[in-house]
Amino acid sequence: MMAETPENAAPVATRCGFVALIGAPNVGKSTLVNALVGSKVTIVSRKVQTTRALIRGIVIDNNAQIILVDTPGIFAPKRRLDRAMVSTAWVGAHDADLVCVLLDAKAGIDEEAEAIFAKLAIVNHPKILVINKVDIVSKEKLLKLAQAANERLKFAETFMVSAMTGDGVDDLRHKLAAMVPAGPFHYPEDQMSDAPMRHLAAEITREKIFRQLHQELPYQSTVETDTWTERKDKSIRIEQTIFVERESQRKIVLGKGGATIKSIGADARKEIAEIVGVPVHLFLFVKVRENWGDDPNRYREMGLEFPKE
Ligand SMILES: Nc1nc2c(ncn2[C@@H]2O[C@H](COP(=O)(O)OP(=O)(O)OP(=O)(O)O)[C@@H](O)[C@H]2O)c(=O)[nH]1
Repeated sequence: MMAETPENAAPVATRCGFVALIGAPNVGKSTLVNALVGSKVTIVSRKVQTTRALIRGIVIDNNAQIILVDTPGIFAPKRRLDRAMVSTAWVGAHDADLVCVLLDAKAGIDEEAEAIFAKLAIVNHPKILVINKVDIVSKEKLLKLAQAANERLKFAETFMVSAMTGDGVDDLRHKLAAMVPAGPFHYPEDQMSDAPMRHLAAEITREKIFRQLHQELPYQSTVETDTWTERKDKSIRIEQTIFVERESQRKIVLGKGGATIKSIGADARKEIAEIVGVPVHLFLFVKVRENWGDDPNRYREMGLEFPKE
């Protein structure tokens, strides 16, 4: 039990962390995110071609900010370029503070679940097993499933929930809040609801850059969404900055007469507009930021793993 904090005591320390949600398609990830966050989350991950960790939702519970991320594209990429990117998708799991592995109670440990278990064997962060859809499966079957899963992988905790009815979801949220590391909130509270879309938009632009320039740029550039403004006519104005390390790279991103950045912007704008369902005005800026590569926080913010020595 947690002790009551006296009113004159120092402010309660906050906690904040990234929780990666991993599970086969249809296991109920979106439903669980909605249940954990408590409101409809707008991102439809299926439409998104990117393979990197995406913020699905952010929730505050017991002075903890829990940032729920998932890694679309973890499964069977068809194109070669996608395959090349998929290895980075698992960085989402390595980079998170906690990993939630979702199992569909009805489907049990199928081929996809086995593949996930195998991949996760080398991920060192605490892993939590979440068996979802308990509303449609007998207790007996659930217990057997929990046991079988725990024999395959060492889970710190096992939860049985129904994302649909909300059964067990509060307990899971409280546990995640208790397990994320101590630290300040990563997102100001007034940006929490926009953060997933801002992050997704940045990720889309980053991916367009990668697709057009992966042979010329020796690393994955970073993109940040600076402003996200809904205009009176319901269209959205987005300003983003692409950060590169050197002037020569800035020239590559701009291209002759700005042709490359124009094309990147057009592709990104189209995809973002499809997802948000309204016209988008996208403004891209390219800036040289020396030494950003030395800052581990920057890497983390971008969902990248800080390169080890
Ligand atoms: N009975 C039951 N059905 C659920 C539960 N959670 C999710 N579902 C259903 O399972 C299906 C898949 O749920 P989603 O949340 O879309 O699954 P997802 O894992 O996000 O799917 P992808 O986007 O393909 O990764 C939907 O039809 C949900 O209504 C649950 O707790 N119980």
